[in-house]
Order: sequence, then structure tokens, then C-alpha cells
Amino acid sequence: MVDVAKGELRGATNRYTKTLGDLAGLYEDEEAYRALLAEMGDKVVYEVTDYKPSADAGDMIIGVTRMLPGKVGREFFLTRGHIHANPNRPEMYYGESGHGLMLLESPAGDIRTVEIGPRSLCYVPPYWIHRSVNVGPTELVMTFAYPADSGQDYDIIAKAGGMRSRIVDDGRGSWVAVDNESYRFRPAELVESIFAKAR
Ligand SMILES: O=P(O)(O)OC[C@H]1O[C@H](O)[C@H](O)[C@@H](O)[C@@H]1O
Ligand SMILES: [Fe+2]
Repeated sequence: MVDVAKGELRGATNRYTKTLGDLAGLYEDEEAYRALLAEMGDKVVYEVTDYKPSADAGDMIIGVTRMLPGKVGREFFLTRGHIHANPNRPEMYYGESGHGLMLLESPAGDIRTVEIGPRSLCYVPPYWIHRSVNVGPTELVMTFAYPADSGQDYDIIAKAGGMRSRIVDDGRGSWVAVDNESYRFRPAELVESIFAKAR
């Protein structure tokens, strides 16, 4: 059962939590990050509860992500983000409550945003780096499913200096994607090696 109010999967076998302190270096405004961190301490900013039947390619991990609303400076709260370690594995997200978006980036640096709200279904295609962002005033709760042998590779984002876009407050009650000044495009050989990794 998806407990939408609690933002969790009842009967989950795993629980994974992140505090703001776990997300050092991800936000553009270092000063705002330190100030908010002092305020929030070790409060959980996002949480994943899931059920993993096995790690077999033919199995799926199903679960729920719950994210607090908030901003670091002008930048909305985000998840760390990753590409699947088996990069050709896809994922789907289903909006339960709140207003968020999926920030998607191809290895070559193409960007897409998919808005997520109740009853929207977001498809993350194979090879796309993905990160969830809560752009609303309430908790964002999403159900997800992905192949059980996908794995997560976080280095791909770190090595590029972050994702190509940042999702920030537009000052008029909505969000806008702006360029991440620290972003470095991946060299062609690295892009090719990601596609060559598929098995
Ligand atoms: O792995 P992160 O980038 O911290 O994102 C948090 C979570 O996002 C999704 O819900 C994935 O399906 C989870 O496997 C992942 O752990
Ligand atoms: Fe994923």
C-alpha cells in the first residue's frame, strides 16, 4: 500500500533517508546552504521506502519517494540524482501528491524537465541521468519502479560539476531552469563509454 499522507510504502523492506548535510556541494549557494543546514540540523529532507524482491534483471524494485518542500537560496530542494549503473535500465515515477519535476540529462548534456503531480506518469528512458525536484509548497510524494539490477552511479553528476540546469524560483510563484555555471560537458569518449557499458 502507498500511504500518501505518510509518503511511504507500507511493508517496505528498505528505508533510505537523506539530511541536508548529506547533500553538501549540490546547491549553487554555499552560504545559503550553510545557513539552512545550521537551522535544519539532521532533519530528513527526503526519504525512500522500497520493496526489492531480488537483484535479478527480470525483477523490479518498487517504492515511494517523499521530499520536503524548500529552497536553498533560490534553488528548490532536490535529490542527489544518478544514472543507473547499468545505464540502459529505465524507471517510472507516478505522482501521488505535491508538485515536482524530474530533471533529466542525457550523457551528451541534453536537458528535459517533466512536471509531476497527482496521477502524472513520468518515464525516465534508458541512459538518462535523473534527479527529482520539489517545486511546490507541500511534500512531494511519488511512487516509482525500476529494474532490480539497475544500480545507481552518482559520480557521473559529480564529475560534470553537477547537472547542466538548476531549478530555481522564478520570483513569480513558479520555477525556471537556469544554466549551472559549474557544468562541464562530458568528453565524447566518456559519452561513448556510457553507451558501451550496457548489458
Ligand atoms: O538515489 P537518489 O538520487 O538519492 O534519489 C533517491 C531515490 O530516487 C528514486 O526514488 C530511486 O528510485 C531510488 O532508488 C533513489 O534512491
Ligand atoms: Fe533511478
